[in-house]
Amino acid sequence: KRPAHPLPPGPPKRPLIDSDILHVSGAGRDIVILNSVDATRDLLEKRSANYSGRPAFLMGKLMGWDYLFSSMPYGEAWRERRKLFQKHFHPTKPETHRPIETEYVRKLLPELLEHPEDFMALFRHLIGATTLVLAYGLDIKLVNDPYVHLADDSMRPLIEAIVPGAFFVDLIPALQYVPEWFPGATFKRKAREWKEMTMIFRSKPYEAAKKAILEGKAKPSFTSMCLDQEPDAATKFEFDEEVIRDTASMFFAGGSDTVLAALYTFILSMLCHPDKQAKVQEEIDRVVGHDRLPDYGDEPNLPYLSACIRESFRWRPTTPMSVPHCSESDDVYNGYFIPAGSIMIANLWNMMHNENEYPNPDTYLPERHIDENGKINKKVRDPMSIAFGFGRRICPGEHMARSTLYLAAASILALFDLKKPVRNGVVIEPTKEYLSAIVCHTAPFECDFKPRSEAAERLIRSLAE
Ligand code: HEM
Repeated sequence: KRPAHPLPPGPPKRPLIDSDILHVSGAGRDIVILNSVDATRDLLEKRSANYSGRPAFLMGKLMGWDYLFSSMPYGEAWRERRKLFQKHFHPTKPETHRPIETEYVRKLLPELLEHPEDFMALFRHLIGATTLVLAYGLDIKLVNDPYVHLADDSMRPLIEAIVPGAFFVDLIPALQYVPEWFPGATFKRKAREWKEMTMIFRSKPYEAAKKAILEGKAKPSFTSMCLDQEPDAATKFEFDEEVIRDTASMFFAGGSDTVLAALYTFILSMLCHPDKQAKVQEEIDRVVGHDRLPDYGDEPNLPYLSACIRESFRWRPTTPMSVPHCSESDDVYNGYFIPAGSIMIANLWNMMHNENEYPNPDTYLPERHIDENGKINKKVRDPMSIAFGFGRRICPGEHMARSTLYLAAASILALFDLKKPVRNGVVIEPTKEYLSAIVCHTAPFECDFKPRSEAAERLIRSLAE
């Protein structure tokens, strides 16, 4: 039956996408691209009852990742896990994550002094450790921790598989039934091997946490909060134990690569814009002084640093296409027909590079977020207000992401100068690949971390004692 309304238009044959809403077809699926904040809010927020699903991700399912609530369809199983996650990890309870962030950022600084060339691996461990400690209360090392390696190794294939078109099974669903021995079905063998790793990641840290809790050796964590109830609570947890275990693994799965990508991007922004870096340092010196490290209380007095963090989210968004939603039933928006089952993509890249809101969008310009009184300019949209998604599926880890980034950025810039390395008189520029990468924030780049002064070096060394 032909619908009464047309589909939204297809993409114009011009590089600049200026339509609010576009439609493309891919492998028999309707894909709707939302290019403006208004259209995205109209659909994903105001009509969230219809737009809170997730498209099927078959390769992820074959790899065993469908247990994560981030990929679940809108329904009871998703609701139960999300409720549990938010019950013990809520923006109004910063005390659940801030002490852990502080501990690990302070462990990071002396390591950065001793091994500046390993900064990418150190940052990976910093974020991995904070999310794992928060979830399980385990004793996680900042360097070479087996749990961080396990989590990383399990997630890497997922990140490979999530790239659209990486595996044909997501384009031709019938392929999921092909046997492993069938010519061209190597994806099935790969999926089986990866699934084994996924299952270890799902249960091993949880089992270790449970053991530590029973022995009374665990630090407070999401898992201990869920399990620590009445002494004889074994049979009367508010939530099923499987739900607790699976929800705990969302901390690393949702929070590690995203925060890491945002931190790398921030460092890169400072590296490429030494004048902005110097301005942040001048602000930190003025507000914090030289005798102590910045803490959370300083954040409201460091507007230029906040502006730089906002601007790095805008300049190179961490999730430029957000995470796709899926529509449940047929709908009409502004005269256009949106069929049930459409994949809804919020094009954050386009929203954050909208010339009307952010003139000269390709330029890294933190000043656009500052008003004439030197405060954060409330008239300019905070890119972080859209960076974490929309509606009922909005990122539930935003508060932690913001506070980890702030503390890491402030502490690093208080003590270190970030410089492009010079070798044989040649300045090593960040690779073009990195600077233009939209999706992959993990391409390596080099950065020298030099203590800013002797006093800074002394302060860093005192943290190691
Ligand atoms: C810079 C860091 C981060 C960015 C940019 C980010 C971004 C996002 C985005 C765009 C979504 C999809 C929202 C939507 O569907 O509209 C999302 C979902 C999610 N994020 Fe984050 N995130 C970050 C950090 C974190 C952290 C630290 C955690 C956990 C501690 C986390 C946990 C999750 C979870 C569990 C979901 C799935 C929500 C659902 O499907 O109901 N994220 N995130």
